[in-house]
Amino acid sequence: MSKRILFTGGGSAGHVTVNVALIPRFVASGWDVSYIGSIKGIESELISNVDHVDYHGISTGKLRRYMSVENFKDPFRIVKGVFEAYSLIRKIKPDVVFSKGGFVSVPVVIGAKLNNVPIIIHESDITPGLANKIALPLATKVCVTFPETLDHIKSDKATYVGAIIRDELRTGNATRGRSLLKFVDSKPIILVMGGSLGSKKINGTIRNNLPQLLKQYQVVHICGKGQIDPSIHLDGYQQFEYIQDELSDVIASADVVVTRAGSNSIFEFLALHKPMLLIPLSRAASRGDQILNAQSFQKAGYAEVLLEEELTDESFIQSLELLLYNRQQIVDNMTKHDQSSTIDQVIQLIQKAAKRK
Ligand SMILES: CC(=O)N[C@H]1[C@@H](OP(=O)(O)OP(=O)(O)OC[C@H]2O[C@@H](n3ccc(=O)[nH]c3=O)[C@H](O)[C@@H]2O)O[C@H](CO)[C@@H](O)[C@@H]1O
Repeated sequence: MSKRILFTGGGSAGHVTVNVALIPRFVASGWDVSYIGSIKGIESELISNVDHVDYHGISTGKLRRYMSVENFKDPFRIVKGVFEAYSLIRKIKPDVVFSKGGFVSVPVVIGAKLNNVPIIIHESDITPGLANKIALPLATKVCVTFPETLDHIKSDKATYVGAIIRDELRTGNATRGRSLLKFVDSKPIILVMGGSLGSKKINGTIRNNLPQLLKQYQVVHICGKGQIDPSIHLDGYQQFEYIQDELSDVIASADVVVTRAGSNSIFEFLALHKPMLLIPLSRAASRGDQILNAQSFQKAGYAEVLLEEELTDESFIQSLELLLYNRQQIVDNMTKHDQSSTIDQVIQLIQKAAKRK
């Protein structure tokens, strides 16, 4: 009988694409692959495109940092999710669970522990998220992306592995990207990505500055679900809510990137040698993890950083000019970074933890 692995993670794409990178490797090695996510979240959309995965949706509650009536309903949803995850895992009988975090992973990790299934978790950011903090005592190992995270997780369970990147992103083709975007060869391309859910603040700044930007550049703008502005039709400007299959070609065609500092995205741009202007999610809207991610990348010489509190039309143009000025130096720094062995290392850790070796 084949070995079985259960993946979980969701809420935003950053909690899913790591799993998307690993799943084909397990399928190719003959494992049966199941996934537990939310019923309607982005993970259900993204995983439905991956072959050979048995997807199950459960009830989930969000772990919010702000007051909302939903906060009173969510504990009940989470408890319901734990019961659902518990009985699914009892039926699936996985040899191991791999959790990428995000709020949907909490009931799954608890359900796995109650079924005595070994759990490996993955933390993308410098500081662990709430879901992973809850999961930590239940896990066998925690794979971390940044070496600095070892200072924040004081446990011998933490192992530095680096970033897990989808193989298909390395197969992009700039010519295909330009032709998809209907962009000319003679002007450089700026890719703007406000995180997998989009960023109203970044979208607004880009749109305010379009007349000036389009004199010198072409702009491909990933704005997030429901955030396309249908009134803008300009040569050299293309908007998308989200890009799946063509993302590798679009990235390959880009000269520089303006982005939030979500961990997966920035490591992908690093691997593909795309200099970045990072505008991290502010402390007002998060635990500040993206600010730390951004500072680490700035220190390593991979990015320029503009804090959201300091973001104005003027500061944006200045930071972009600085990025373009330092572009070659940044590319040189990026070429020294090697993370090609990470996926194999994580697969070995998972295999070692699994009930059947
Ligand atoms: C608001 C929020 O909670 N943000 C968190 C979330 O960000 P977010 O979900 O934005 O995550 P990341 O930037 O880490 O990853 C986004 C992923 O989506 C992919 N992608 C994105 C846009 C697109 O059009 N197509 C596409 O495929 C990227 O290639 C990348 O693999 O998870 C990250 C990783 O834990 C954290 O660092 C962020 O702080």
